[in-house]
Amino acid sequence: MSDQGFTLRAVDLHKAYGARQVLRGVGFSLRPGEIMGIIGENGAGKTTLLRVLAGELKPDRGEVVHRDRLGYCPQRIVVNDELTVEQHLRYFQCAYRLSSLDRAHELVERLDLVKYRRTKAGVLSGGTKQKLNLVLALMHDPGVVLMDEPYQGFDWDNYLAFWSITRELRERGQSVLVISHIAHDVERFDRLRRLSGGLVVEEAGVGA
Ligand SMILES: Nc1ncnc2c1ncn2[C@@H]1O[C@H](COP(=O)(O)OP(=O)(O)OP(=O)(O)O)[C@@H](O)[C@H]1O
Repeated sequence: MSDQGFTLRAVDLHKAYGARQVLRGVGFSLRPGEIMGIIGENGAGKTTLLRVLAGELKPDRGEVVHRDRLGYCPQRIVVNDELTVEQHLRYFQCAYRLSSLDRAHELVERLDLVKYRRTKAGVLSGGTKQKLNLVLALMHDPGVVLMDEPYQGFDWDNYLAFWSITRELRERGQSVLVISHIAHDVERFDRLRRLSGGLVVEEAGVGA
């Protein structure tokens, strides 16, 4: 693949926790305008991989290459219980140095969060907090979005809204990586891979 052909590339990633070797040479590339899924059993190392890709965790060996801004939706919800939804948007507006909250407000509307704008995150349901988590990962229009079990706790309408937003990202040429213990709808992914034995491998019968 040429240097222009990817938005994010993982090169020979290794990561161990003490004697527990979790990543053993992960390598793959994410193409522009692609929705890629990586699935794996509980404990396979999916969250570890995503944290390494996001720069939250340093690999023992190997590197992550990307040129565009990353959006990162971690499994562990990072919202502050004392802040309202709107206060979160303003806080992240500063962090991302955004001139406007137009995109954030559009996402809030799409994910049916308008009625919670003045509600503190601490009293939101798990699924609603997860939606806020998603808005915070997408509101700066990142070129590459990394998501760890992003639709966990979503009801059906929000699950569909999630995929509608994700497809739009793809149409704009943005890349999306979703990791999950299970792929509910394999046809929604352009490529599906499996994290197994510390490596990202082809998923039998799926993807190019
Ligand atoms: N901070 C840590 N310190 C020590 N071991 C860890 C740490 N984080 C994860 N592990 C171990 O590394 C392995 C991979 O964990 P990880 O959370 O990456 O897997 P996962 O595929 O995301 O699992 P799940 O589907 O259950 O969320 C597990 O054996 C886990 O116990």
